[in-house]
This record gives sequence, structure tokens and C-alpha cells, in this order.
Amino acid sequence: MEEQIISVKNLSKQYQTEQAGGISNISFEVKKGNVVAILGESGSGKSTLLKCIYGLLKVDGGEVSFKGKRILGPDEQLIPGHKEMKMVTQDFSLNIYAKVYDNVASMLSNTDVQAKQAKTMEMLQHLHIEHLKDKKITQLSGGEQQRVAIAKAMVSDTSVLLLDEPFSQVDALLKNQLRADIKRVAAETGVTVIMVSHDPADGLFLADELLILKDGALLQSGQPSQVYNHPDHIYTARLLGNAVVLDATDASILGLDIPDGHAVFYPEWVELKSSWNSRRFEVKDVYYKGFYEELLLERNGVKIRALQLNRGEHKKNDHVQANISQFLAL
Ligand SMILES: Nc1ncnc2c1ncn2[C@@H]1O[C@H](COP(=O)(O)OP(=O)(O)OP(=O)(O)O)[C@@H](O)[C@H]1O
Repeated sequence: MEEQIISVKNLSKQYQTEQAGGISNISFEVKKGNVVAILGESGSGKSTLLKCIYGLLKVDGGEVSFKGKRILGPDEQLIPGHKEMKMVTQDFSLNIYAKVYDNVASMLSNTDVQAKQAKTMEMLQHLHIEHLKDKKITQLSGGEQQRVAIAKAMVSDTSVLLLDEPFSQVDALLKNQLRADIKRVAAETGVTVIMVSHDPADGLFLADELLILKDGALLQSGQPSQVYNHPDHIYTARLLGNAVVLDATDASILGLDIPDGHAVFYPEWVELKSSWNSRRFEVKDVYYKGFYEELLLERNGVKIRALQLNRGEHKKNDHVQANISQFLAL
């Protein structure tokens, strides 16, 4: 059985401000070595949850345990969290005047210099930054600094790495690489990662488990493919896959039979082909996205979106046959 490393029970934290904000009654468990992504729209409580896990905020109720021991809050100890937990925030907390190597090595004790050197170099290699070891932090790009911050956080027997928006400073190309690096480093070192991201694609790619937050509450959790294909709420389907949502009347115009509620489907579930159950739509717009395109389709006033590989086949005002291959009633 996989060992559980973090347990969050009925955790609540409300900020004492005019607008209510915070998290309420959140419970979940994290297995050792897993990568967990906390996803949700802006203001849903992602950073608050991460800070509570690290012991940075005084909670109103509930608790977080690490290896069975309660994490103490800021009013209970001077240094928050636990020595085996490290948090990398968006400001990186690096010594900008020191070299990359020294930033990372500074986390280790001087008792065994050879071991210190070996461990530091190993971590620099894990993050693909060994060639930067003699550079000063001020000479690095944002993405490189982010890697140094992660290496620094991980070098000293870290069991749990908390990442707040780890890809905020990197461009799309580097982001893909850094995502893959974090996934690989987690698998190689067995470190448990809990990360917050505003981009659902990060969680879908990286995580073993997603936590979906809305208005401070945990709506759904589970493996990415499970949550994506079987969202419990319209919010989740919109957040993860920009789903199309139709009320029962509009759905019936497209031949989707739901008693009440909404028919929900992802644009890639719309097949552009002629079949016994396809219907005729007008192409209202074509959005070029590189290797694929998004079509805005309309039938009797009902608009839907469809994704397909870009073959340049469709133009505005064309007519197409489309079939919604699957949908959810939510
Ligand atoms: N220090 C604070 N004092 C008062 N309210 C706060 C504080 N920090 C956050 N909030 C409020 O609590 C709610 C949750 O904020 P939080 O930063 O946890 O959300 P988030 O999901 O991380 O948002 P984002 O993606 O925009 O960073 C928001 O309504 C926010 O305005």
C-alpha cells in the first residue's frame, strides 16, 4: 500500500476582511512520492491552502499532519512548517549576489565537504543547471532562477516540495521542459510535490492527483484523466477543458436529451463528419491555433465549439455536418 505523507483534515482559514476569502473545511490526503496539483480560478483559495499546509498561516479550524504529526502554525513556532518540507514561492528567495553553486550548497552543512559537493552537483544535474554553477543569480533568466530555487529547496533531504506557481516566470517552450523536469525529478528522488497553478494544463500534464478548488471549497479530487473525463461540476469542465455548456432547451435542439440541468462536452468531443446522427451547422468563425483549429458552429441559434487538427478545410460561412460523440449531464 502506498504510504500517506500529508493529511489535511477539515482545514478552514478565513481572512478577517470585508470580502469573505479563504478556504473552508478542506480534507484530503497525499501519498508519498505523488505530485499533487491544486487548481482553481483566481481567488479560489489555492495559495491560502498551500500556505496553510506549510504552516505559514494560523488556521481557524482543522489541521495538517506531516508523517502523522500536526504541522504547527506561525503562532506556535518561529520557523514555519517542518524541516523536511520546503516551499518555493514566486520571489525565489535566492541570494542574488552569490553563485548558483553556493546558493544550493548553502543549504547543506559543512561537516562533510565532499558529500556536500557531490550532493550539490547531483541536484544541479537533476535540474539541468550544472553549466550555470559559476554564474551569479543576477546573470540568470527568470526560468533559470526558478530552477535554482527548486534545486535549493530540494537539496537538503526534502520530502515535500511546495511550489507556488512554478511556471510563472518561464516562456511556453521552457515551461514544457521545466514541467517535464519536475515530473522526472519527483520520480527519481521520490520527493512529494504539491503545486499551485492557474494553468490547468500544468496539473493535467504533471500531476498524479488534482485538487479542484472553488470559492475556498474542495469540489473534486482524483487522477487527472478521471477528473477531466468525469467532472462532477460544470466549473471543473470549464476550468480543465473550456467545455461547452448548454441548457436543456438548447441541448434538445442539437438532439441531446437531458431531463434538466446542462449538457456539457469538450470541443474535442465534437466530430466533424457525416453520420446517421450528425447535424448541419454553419461555421461562424475559425480560430487558427497552429496545428489545430477551433471552429465556432451554430445551428438554430445554438452555438458550440469544435476542435480539430488543422487541415485548413473550413472557412467562415461554410456548412458542416457535426456529431457530439459524447456529453455529460451536469
Ligand atoms: N492576506 C489576505 N488578506 C485578506 N484576504 C486575502 C488575503 N490573501 C488572500 N485573500 C483572499 O482570499 C481569497 C483566496 O485567495 P488566494 O490567494 O488563496 O487565491 P488563489 O486561488 O491563490 O488566487 P490567484 O490564482 O489569483 O493567486 C481571495 O478572495 C483573496 O482576495
